[in-house]
Amino acid sequence: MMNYRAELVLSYRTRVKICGITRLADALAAIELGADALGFVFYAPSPRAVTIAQAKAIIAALPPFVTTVGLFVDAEVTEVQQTLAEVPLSLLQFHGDEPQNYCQQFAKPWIKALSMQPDVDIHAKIAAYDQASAILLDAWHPQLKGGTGECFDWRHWPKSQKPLILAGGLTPENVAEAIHLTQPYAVDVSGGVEASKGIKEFTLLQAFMAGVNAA
Ligand SMILES: O=C(O)c1ccccc1NCC(=O)[C@H](O)[C@H](O)COP(=O)(O)O
Repeated sequence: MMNYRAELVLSYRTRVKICGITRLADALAAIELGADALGFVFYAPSPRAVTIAQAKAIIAALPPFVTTVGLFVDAEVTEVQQTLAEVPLSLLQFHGDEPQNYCQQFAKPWIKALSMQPDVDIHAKIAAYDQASAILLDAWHPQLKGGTGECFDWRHWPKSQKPLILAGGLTPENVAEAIHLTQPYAVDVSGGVEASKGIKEFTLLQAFMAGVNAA
């Protein structure tokens, strides 16, 4: 007979984070459709960047039990601190070249995004962030830090004790296959559910969630 813990493992479902939220309507649609977390990009060069005031207003209008993630790219410490002082974020996500001691200083759980650069030992990179709540694996791009809309080769998915989040080029069409191949803790999508950068589209969000649920 199966024990309780084994049943829990078997009933595991893939979590979903919708990243690059800039509008309350998109945040509410994502939550209504079953997304677990919303990502807010505090990185001015991004076409999906939000200000502290924008993020604060969106988060204030959310129902309870929604995970809010603040994304930073090699930000000044004071910028992260100021954002945390004003915006109720559940988690931080570091999407640049931040070392672990930088990520650890904010007294908040954090996710480290790592890019799947060819010929780089991803297991060694993951090992350098043993205090992270989770590791997000994204496509590598020579110029862009994230939100590339590009997939990496999912066959290179590493094994890890850490929760691993799959990102990069996910769409309603490919998300089920991606989950089958990698069995991630969660998936993270931005461009694949957008009408244009920063503007999510309800039908794409719906189709993406259907793809996750079908996997
Ligand atoms: O979205 C951005 O513009 C961005 C810029 C710089 C760093 C990270 C950024 N976004 C992160 C994400 O949205 C996701 O974590 C991930 O990169 C997936 O994006 P996509 O390939 O568009 O689904």
